[in-house]
Amino acid sequence: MKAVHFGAGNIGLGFIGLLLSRSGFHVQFVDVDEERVNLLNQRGEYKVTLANEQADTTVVRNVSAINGKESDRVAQAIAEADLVTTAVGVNVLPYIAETIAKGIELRLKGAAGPLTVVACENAIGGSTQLKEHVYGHLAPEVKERAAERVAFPDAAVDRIVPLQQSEDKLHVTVEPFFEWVVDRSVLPEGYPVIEGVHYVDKLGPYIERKLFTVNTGHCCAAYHGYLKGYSTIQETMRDPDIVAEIRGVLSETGAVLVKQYGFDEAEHRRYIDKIVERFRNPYLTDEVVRVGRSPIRKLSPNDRLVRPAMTAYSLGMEVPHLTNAIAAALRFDYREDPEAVQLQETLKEQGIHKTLTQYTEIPESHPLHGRIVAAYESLKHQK
Ligand SMILES: NC(=O)c1ccc[n+]([C@@H]2O[C@H](COP(=O)([O-])OP(=O)(O)OC[C@H]3O[C@@H](n4cnc5c(N)ncnc54)[C@H](O)[C@@H]3O)[C@@H](O)[C@H]2O)c1
Ligand SMILES: O=P(O)(O)OC[C@@H](O)[C@@H](O)[C@H](O)[C@H](O)CO
Repeated sequence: MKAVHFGAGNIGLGFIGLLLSRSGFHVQFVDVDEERVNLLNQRGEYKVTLANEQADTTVVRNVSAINGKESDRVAQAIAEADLVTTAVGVNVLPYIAETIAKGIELRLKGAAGPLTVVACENAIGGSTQLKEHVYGHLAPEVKERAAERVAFPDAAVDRIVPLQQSEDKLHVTVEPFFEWVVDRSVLPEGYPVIEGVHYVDKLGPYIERKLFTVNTGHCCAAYHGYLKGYSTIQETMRDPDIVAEIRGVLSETGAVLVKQYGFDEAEHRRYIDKIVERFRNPYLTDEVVRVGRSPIRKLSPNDRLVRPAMTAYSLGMEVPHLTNAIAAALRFDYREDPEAVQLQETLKEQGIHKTLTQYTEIPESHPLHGRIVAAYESLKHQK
C-alpha cells in the first residue's frame, strides 16, 4: 500500500508517518524543506523517540520523499497512492490543494481504485476544508467522478510533538500518548485501514473534545506563560496561578462539551486530569512560542478559544477563564511569529475593539466583547 503524506514536520514524522509505516504503507513524504527531503531519500528511514524514562526509540522504515515544488511528481504519486494525508497546518491547505487536484485528475484517467484523503490538522472539518480547496481546482465533470471515488473523512489527531532539539533533522521526540480518530461514515468499503486509528461514525464530539480540551488548555498555558516570561510549557505548569487558569478554562469548555455531547462528567474530569499531566511531562521541552503560534488562527471564530466561549455564553454559562485566555492571546507579541506581528500591528493601528471584532467576529454589542477588553486592559507582561 502507498501513502503520500504532506508535511515531514513534527507530527508528520513523529505520528502520521510512524503509524502509516507500521501499518504496512510505503510513505512518500512531500515537503518544501529540501534538506529534510534529501535526508529522507538518502536514508529511507528515521528515528522516533518517546519522551519517557527509557527514551524508547523506534526506527521508521519504508519511507521516501518528494520536494513539494515538484508538483508533477507529487501528482503522479497521488495518482498511484491508496491514501493521502496532510499535517502542514490548516492555513497551508489552500497551497497544496492544486497539486492534490492534479493528482486526482490524473488518477481518474486511469483504473486506480478509490482514494482516501485525510487532513490531520488541528481544526474542525480539516478534510472538508481541504476538499473545498481541491474541488476549486477541478472541472465540473471531474468533480462528479471524484465525488464517487475520492473520500475526504475528517479527523482528530492528538500527540504532543514539540520543536525538536536533535541535530539530526529527521530524529523526533514525541510524547507516548496518541489518539487518531477518523470519520468512517464517508469511507468506501474496503478502505485502507491504519492500525492504531479509531474509526467512528460521528467525528464531531471527538474533534471538539480534543480541540476544546487539549488545545484550549495548551494555548491558555502558552499565552499566560508567555506573559509571565516562561519559555516552556513545563516551566509554566509549575506556576499554580496558571494551572488554576488552565483548570478554569477546562471546566468551562468541559461544561459545554458535557452539555452538548452528553459526555460522562466524571470521565471528562479524568480526561482533563490526564491532559494536565501530559502538559507536565518532564521528558518534553515544549516551547510556549510553539504552542501559542499563529494567534490569529487560534483567535478565529471556530477555533479553540472563541467557539467554546461563544457557545458557553449562548448556553447561559459564565466564561471568566476563557475571557482571560482570549485577552492573553491578544497580548502575544512574539516578534518571530508573523501572525503575532500582524495582530500587534492591528492593535496599534485599530485599537482593541476593532481588532477583537476583526479576528474573533465578536461584535462590540456582545457582552463578552467588553469583558475581554477589560481583561486585556488589566493584563500586562510580567517579565
Ligand atoms: N506538533 C503537534 O504537537 C501537533 C499535534 C497534533 C496536530 N498538529 C497539527 O499538525 C499540523 C502540523 O504541525 P507540526 O507541529 O507538525 O508543524 P511543523 O511546522 O513541524 O510541520 C509542518 C511541515 O509542513 C511543511 N510544509 C509547509 N508548507 C508546505 C507545503 N506547501 N507543502 C509541503 N509541506 C509543507 C513544513 O516544511 C514542515 O515540515 C498543524 O496543523 C498542527 O496543528 C500538531
Ligand atoms: O498545532 P497548533 O498550533 O494548532 O497548536 C499547538 C499545540 O497545542 C498542538 O500542536 C498540540 O501539541 C497538539 O495538538 C497535541 O495533540
